[in-house]
Amino acid sequence: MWQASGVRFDQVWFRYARRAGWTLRAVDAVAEPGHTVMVLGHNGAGKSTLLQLAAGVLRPQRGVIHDRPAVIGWVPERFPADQPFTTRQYLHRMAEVRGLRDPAAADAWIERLLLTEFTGTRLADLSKGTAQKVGLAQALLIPPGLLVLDEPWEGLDSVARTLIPQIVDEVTTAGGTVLVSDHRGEITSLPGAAHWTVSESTVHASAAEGGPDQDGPDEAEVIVEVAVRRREADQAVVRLRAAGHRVLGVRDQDVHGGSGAP
Ligand SMILES: Nc1ncnc2c1ncn2[C@@H]1O[C@H](COP(=O)(O)OP(=O)(O)OP(=O)(O)O)[C@@H](O)[C@H]1O
Repeated sequence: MWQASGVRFDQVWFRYARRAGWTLRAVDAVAEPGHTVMVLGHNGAGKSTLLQLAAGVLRPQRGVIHDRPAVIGWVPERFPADQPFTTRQYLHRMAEVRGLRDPAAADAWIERLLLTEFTGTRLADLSKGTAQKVGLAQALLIPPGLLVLDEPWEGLDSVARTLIPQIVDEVTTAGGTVLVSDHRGEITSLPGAAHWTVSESTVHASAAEGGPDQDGPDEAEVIVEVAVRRREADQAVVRLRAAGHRVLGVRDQDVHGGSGAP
């Protein structure tokens, strides 16, 4: 089960050192449960700092961050790969640390994130993109109520890039909140996301533009049933969503009872 939660910045101030200038000042911003927020801003604006505050990795000097859920998944901009483990050892260890009774729960993410061929590779020998996927897998071992992704598309190949909107959608559909930073214009991959723009040490929030969350059900909509090959289902869902359509569900005829939207 994914968890329902949000996150609320209440007059949050942060600086990296006592005598340094404020990186963020008087930040007020709310991310509602079930919603995605794209965090935008130029290099050095403070996006990573804001995300680390949301994830609880950094603590504000002033102000409070409310409503953080118990389980937070954080994927840093650079996965710290200088650890003496292979991919499988690391993910199984992380599963144990998180209290998962069966560390093999990690294997489902290994498969989904196309990491199978790298299970025996040491983290230090992984490419940046593959290391990022290991970082993503560890953040998802327990379904997070808040998922924080810092530049998640960096270094990913085209197949892996399509997984990000799917995973974001799964977390928010279950009532969780996702914060995603982006400085490369991947913004269109997450239609319906609200925007927080970090500039001049503060955050300007704006509502989702034209996404299904904002528009709600449209009386003029019709339901079109489409059949696709099982192996192409994930791609089809991503393409339909990217084109602005609402995917209501995915049924697998061979699986008893079918399943919900991926
Ligand atoms: N650990 C740190 N110690 C001191 N200053 C830091 C630290 N991390 C970041 N900064 C500074 O804080 C400011 C905001 O950095 P941050 O990484 O949050 O920006 P960003 O918007 O994420 O940038 P980018 O898009 O380049 O990742 C920058 O001036 C940066 O140099």
